[in-house]
Amino acid sequence: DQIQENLIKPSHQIDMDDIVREGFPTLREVADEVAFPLSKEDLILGEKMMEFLRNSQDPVIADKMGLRGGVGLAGNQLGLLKKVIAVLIPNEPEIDEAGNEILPTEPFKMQEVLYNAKIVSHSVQDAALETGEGCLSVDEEIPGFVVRHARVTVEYYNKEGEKKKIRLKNFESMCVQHEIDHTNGIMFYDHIDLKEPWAIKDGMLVIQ
Ligand SMILES: OCN(O)CCCc1ccccc1
Ligand code: NI
Repeated sequence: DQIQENLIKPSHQIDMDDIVREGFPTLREVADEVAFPLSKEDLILGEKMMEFLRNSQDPVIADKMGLRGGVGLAGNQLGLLKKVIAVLIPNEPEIDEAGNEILPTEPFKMQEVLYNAKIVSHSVQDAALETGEGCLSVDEEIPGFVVRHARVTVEYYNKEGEKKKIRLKNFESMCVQHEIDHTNGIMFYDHIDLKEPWAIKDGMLVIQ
């Protein structure tokens, strides 16, 4: 795939020009599972996606490269129909009584490239982020609760080819569902009730 060839060149760093926007076909297509053992190309792709997320969360680099901050990225957003997602969720620094920032021991709550991720079970209860969601592939704001499963069990393969099963809740749950959706051609606003975008129904949890 020529797109992937360009993305994984040693000198290439993924930036906003590599991220397709609404209307690009792959955003509405189901991606294919990747084969194991992973090809070098698929391994490097995952690393480049994670590098993008790190760069996007670094104020100096993000400013220099013109990156929007992101906590996740999916292959479909790079024009690739491969079930590869990267997730990088920072831990919030604590603030002490004097108002000083205490950097967390672990910088990240989640830092993982997930191959062939799928939801294998989920809570009956729904949840949504209080502030709604955005997307690097959507240049306009679309307000409203993005109604998702509150808690999910996700099976995936890591870059070593090990099968993993994780249970997620809160922000991590929303983020991973956002990314897995991308690999199935689903956009965050598909989950907004556009008639009552801020309605809280059936015991839905609102996540701060
Ligand atoms: O698909 C990645 N994405 O476009 C970047 C932002 C992902 C995101 C995840 C959870 C809540 C809001 C936004
Ligand atoms: Ni997105």
